[in-house]
Amino acid sequence: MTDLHYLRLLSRSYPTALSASAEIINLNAICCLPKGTEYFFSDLHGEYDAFSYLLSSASGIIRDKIEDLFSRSVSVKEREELAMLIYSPADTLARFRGDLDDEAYDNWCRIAIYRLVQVCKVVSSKYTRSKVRKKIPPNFSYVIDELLHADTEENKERYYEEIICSIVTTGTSEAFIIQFCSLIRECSVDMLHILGDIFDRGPHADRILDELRRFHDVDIQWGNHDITWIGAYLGNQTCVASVLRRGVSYNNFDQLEDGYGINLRPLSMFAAEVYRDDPCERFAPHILDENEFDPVDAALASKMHKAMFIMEMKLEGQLLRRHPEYGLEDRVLLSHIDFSAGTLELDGRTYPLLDRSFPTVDPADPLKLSEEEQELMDRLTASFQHSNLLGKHIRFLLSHGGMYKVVNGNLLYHGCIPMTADGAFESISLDGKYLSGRAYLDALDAKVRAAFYAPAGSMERESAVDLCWYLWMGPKSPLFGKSKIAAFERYFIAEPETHVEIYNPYYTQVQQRAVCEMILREFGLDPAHSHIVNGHVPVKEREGESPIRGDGLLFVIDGGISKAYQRQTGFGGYTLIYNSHHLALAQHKPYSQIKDNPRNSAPSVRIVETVPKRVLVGDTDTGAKLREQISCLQDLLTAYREGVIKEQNE
Ligand SMILES: O=P(O)(O)OC[C@H]1O[C@](O)(COP(=O)(O)O)[C@@H](O)[C@@H]1O
Ligand SMILES: [Mn+2]
Repeated sequence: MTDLHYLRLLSRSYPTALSASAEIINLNAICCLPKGTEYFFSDLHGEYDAFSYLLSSASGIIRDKIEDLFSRSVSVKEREELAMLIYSPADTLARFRGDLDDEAYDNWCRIAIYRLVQVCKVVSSKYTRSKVRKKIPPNFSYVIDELLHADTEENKERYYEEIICSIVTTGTSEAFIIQFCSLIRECSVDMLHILGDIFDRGPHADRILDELRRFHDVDIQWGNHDITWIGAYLGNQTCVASVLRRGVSYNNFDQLEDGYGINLRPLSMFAAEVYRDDPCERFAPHILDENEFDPVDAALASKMHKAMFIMEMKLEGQLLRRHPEYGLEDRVLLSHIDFSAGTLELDGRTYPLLDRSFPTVDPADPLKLSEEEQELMDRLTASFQHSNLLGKHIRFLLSHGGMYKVVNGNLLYHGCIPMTADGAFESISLDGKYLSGRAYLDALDAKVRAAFYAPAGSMERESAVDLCWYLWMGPKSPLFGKSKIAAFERYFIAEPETHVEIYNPYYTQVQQRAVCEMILREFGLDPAHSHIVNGHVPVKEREGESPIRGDGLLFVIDGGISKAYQRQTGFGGYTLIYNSHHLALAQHKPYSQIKDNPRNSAPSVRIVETVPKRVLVGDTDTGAKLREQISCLQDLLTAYREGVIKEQNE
């Protein structure tokens, strides 16, 4: 029986038995609708254009609806055009406006509106009218609502035609079509799940986060890259150096300077001065995309890259010394260098360094930042902490994100659940307590939140902020799950054996069904009806790897949306779709190919599991919440009937 105090509060919203009964009927009806479509992405790595396209095309869902509706009545070319119109209405309209005379263009718009109405009816049929109404842009709410429902009623056909005609004759067809297409796209995807690594490498994580913030229902599982940005925003200088080094190395100047307003001029001046005669050859930036706003010459970027990396190594060493409990003393690499011989001692062997110029390092105290370096780091850190937009994005990662998520029977996380070689959850010491599996992830999640909310200057906060860095590259970090980041080795040492990063045993263990079952049970899920969705490690299908592991229980959906990884994976990334009929894995072409040839953009989609009977809202997490509400409302009804609570009839 629901608590009486709660029932009294509920009676304010449902003041009569009739209003409570009406809501019960309403909620029961919602439970019988098919579940909405969930759409999963991972490892977006700043590739805004690719993400935006994949989101708006909904991995072919919209295209399929167009086929179902029009394959017999409309030509292939026009069906393709209709899909393009829905994905990017402004561009498509501009193209047709340029190609057609006024009359033909108006006619084209009229036909397009008719067809959009049909598509919208199908994609919105899973939702209650009220839910669809809430998504309709306010300017056209009445008209769209009428169009979606009018023609089904007898005698309304003329009325319906009249609406479309007047949209065209009043010159509002373009604005109307753009809004209508946006409604169709919104209805095609009910929930968006992002499995981490939004940041780094590609040009515009800032734009991705802006788009995610506009989306109606989104959750994020933090990736190792995201967590360093969180640490940087919180003022951790090791994280600041780490994200800036990567930003410079991938030529992300537009995002840093124009997007987040981080002034890199002091860094460029410092680097130009300190490395004046050093070409910094090992630090040439990757140029995947030309900058729109902040073109930087590659020679200067190489110097900035090296300057940042040396500061990163010093700060990393200092942080590791502050935290002996991380057990990473052997990664304080600057203290293992013999500067006069130009060698590094690593795992008991001595390696010659490929670059021996360290003008800012004092061999007697290699972890100490020079005065100029410290001043520079303070300025850069202040820029991160004062960036208004970055603040919004990081707070969004906090409010919508976490270490993992359990949703509608699926378990989502970026990296791994640390394991031992014999397939047990590894027990790891955190703040003096040994934890494993879910409890370990929960404790880490709570610590990341403490990094925001613990009192400024407190030990609790400092240790939590440093942990954000550990989560980036600690061997026991579930977001990372590898023995080390071999960045120093790749820059400075030729021998390839030093570049190897060893994966946590998790990655081999999850090939076995029993291990995936164990993980699912650990998170309270029944392996008969649930799956794990994982990102982080690019799947090299070209080399015979499969994204499906654990006998169909686990999907790895990092397929290289990141341009930097497409050469390895051989394609443009995966997305996963879970609708009321099935789970499907879509494999996409690289966005550069889609852009050049949008007509040939369809992903290859494999249905990886079909559900025995259509999944309804009642079968989902929302359904469970609705049932709880129904039960409370039933108790309220009883309370009214028994006079425990009085109805408030007007
Ligand atoms: O190819 P890059 O950009 O130098 O990055 C390589 C580094 O990125 C990592 O793979 C981590 O990034 P991911 O989480 O995207 O895999 C490291 O293990 C590796 O050292
Ligand atoms: Mn990752």
